[in-house]
Amino acid sequence: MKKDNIDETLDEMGDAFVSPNTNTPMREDAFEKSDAEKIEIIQNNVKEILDTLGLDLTDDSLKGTPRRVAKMFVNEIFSGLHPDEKPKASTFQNKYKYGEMLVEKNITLYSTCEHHLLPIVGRAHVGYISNGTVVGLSKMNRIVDYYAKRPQVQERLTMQIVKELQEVLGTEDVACVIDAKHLCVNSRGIRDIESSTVTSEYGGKFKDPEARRDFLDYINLDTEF
Ligand SMILES: Nc1nc2c(ncn2[C@@H]2O[C@H](COP(=O)(O)OP(=O)(O)OP(=O)(O)O)[C@@H](O)[C@H]2O)c(=O)[nH]1
Ligand SMILES: [Zn+2]
Repeated sequence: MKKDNIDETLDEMGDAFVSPNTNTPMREDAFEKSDAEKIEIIQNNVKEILDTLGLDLTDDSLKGTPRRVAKMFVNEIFSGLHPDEKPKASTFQNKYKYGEMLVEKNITLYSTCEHHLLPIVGRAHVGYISNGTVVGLSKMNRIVDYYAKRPQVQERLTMQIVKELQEVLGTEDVACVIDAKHLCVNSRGIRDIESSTVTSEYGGKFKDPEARRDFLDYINLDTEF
């Protein structure tokens, strides 16, 4: 691309280029309906899909499926869309002055690909360097789980986890690597069972190659899952 064209593109991108929008795209009215109302509506939507496919919904095994799926969407796999579900991350003063990297690795990750609504299964690894505040260990797992319980692309998920921890900890020095299998790649389409996707987001001191190397050594990327 010629320089003039690059400048033009950057102009068009404006703030979006400087500060990427990591928010899950949602409408203003996303929470006007209660969860119970959403379950009622989705139940009918799922029923229509199964009806269209020609399934007999009076069959004993199928008749509960529309409601089961609706409850699973709202209360389980997409529950992280609701801001009320965001974990309360208890933080503590780092009185013992631990100034090295802390890594929470091999965090089990179940999410859902927003392009096909099929599972994403893998591991997240999160690290930070405290500047005076520390966070309860389990809260890192909970933050991963909260953002995973949405329709997602792995890139955005990785960035949302880092952004949230940066806010909780009051430091830019946060990193996250995710290694995950997308069933939309493994079980359909190209049907490549072996491939997995690795994404990373490095903030603050983790942009320094040495800190990044330390982090990757800690998580030892070859870990099986
Ligand atoms: N960048 C990115 N792509 C994803 C993610 N999850 C799924 N995809 C891809 O999203 C793309 C959607 O492409 P489309 O061509 O619209 O869908 P499709 O016809 O079902 O494509 P195939 O999967 O190749 O059969 C696919 O290439 C998926 O592999 C993700 O987390 N990040
Ligand atoms: Zn997909």
